[in-house]
Amino acid sequence: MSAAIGSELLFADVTFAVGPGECVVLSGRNGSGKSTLLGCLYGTRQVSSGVVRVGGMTPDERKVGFRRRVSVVLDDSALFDELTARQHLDLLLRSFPAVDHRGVEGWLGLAGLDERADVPALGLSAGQRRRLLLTGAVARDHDVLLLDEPERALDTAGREWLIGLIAAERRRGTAVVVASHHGPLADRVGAARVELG
Ligand SMILES: Nc1ncnc2c1ncn2[C@@H]1O[C@H](COP(=O)(O)OP(=O)(O)OP(=O)(O)O)[C@@H](O)[C@H]1O
Repeated sequence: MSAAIGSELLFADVTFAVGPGECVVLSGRNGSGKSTLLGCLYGTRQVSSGVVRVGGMTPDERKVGFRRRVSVVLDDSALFDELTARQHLDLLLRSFPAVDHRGVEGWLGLAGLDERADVPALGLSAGQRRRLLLTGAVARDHDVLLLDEPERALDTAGREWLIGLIAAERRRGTAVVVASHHGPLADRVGAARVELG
């Protein structure tokens, strides 16, 4: 696939496939097009040439059938300021089929947010909000996971937690695409790399 912004070609002839349980890490300098490529995979951006299929579908975030199979934490993913971590996960698990039976308390534990469960998102730290977003993305049923710089705001322990999260996603058969500036991530999760720029 290729993508351009106006007349400027961002990347050309990028080809990769990610099967169930596989992971690709997109790397490259600032502005090389990683977020744009993820947008092409989610259907918020259009490729200028080539074919993109995600979960057997043409990416289109407006289609419920597509959104139900593809879970994302992208640049513009956000939380409701007034809702607590517990309320976010409860809302999510009422809106989408759950990936397993562990329930809200189990996911709060996985996020490491048990003690902050009843604090409105506005009162969480940036790293805690990121853990909540990522936990929500994996808690709802999905086949494909798209993450844009998931390591942002995470401390050293949080980055280890993220690596465990992606490894668990691979084990459950999710196809994962991650844009990241975190050098060790690809090796640690055994991912293939696609370098842009
Ligand atoms: N909506 C837009 N309109 C115009 N130009 C855009 C738009 N979105 C992105 N760009 C440009 O496209 C290029 C690629 O941006 P993109 O966000 O995909 O890069 P990136 O590799 O994710 O960068 P970073 O590592 O900084 O997150 C940049 O030069 C950016 O300025």
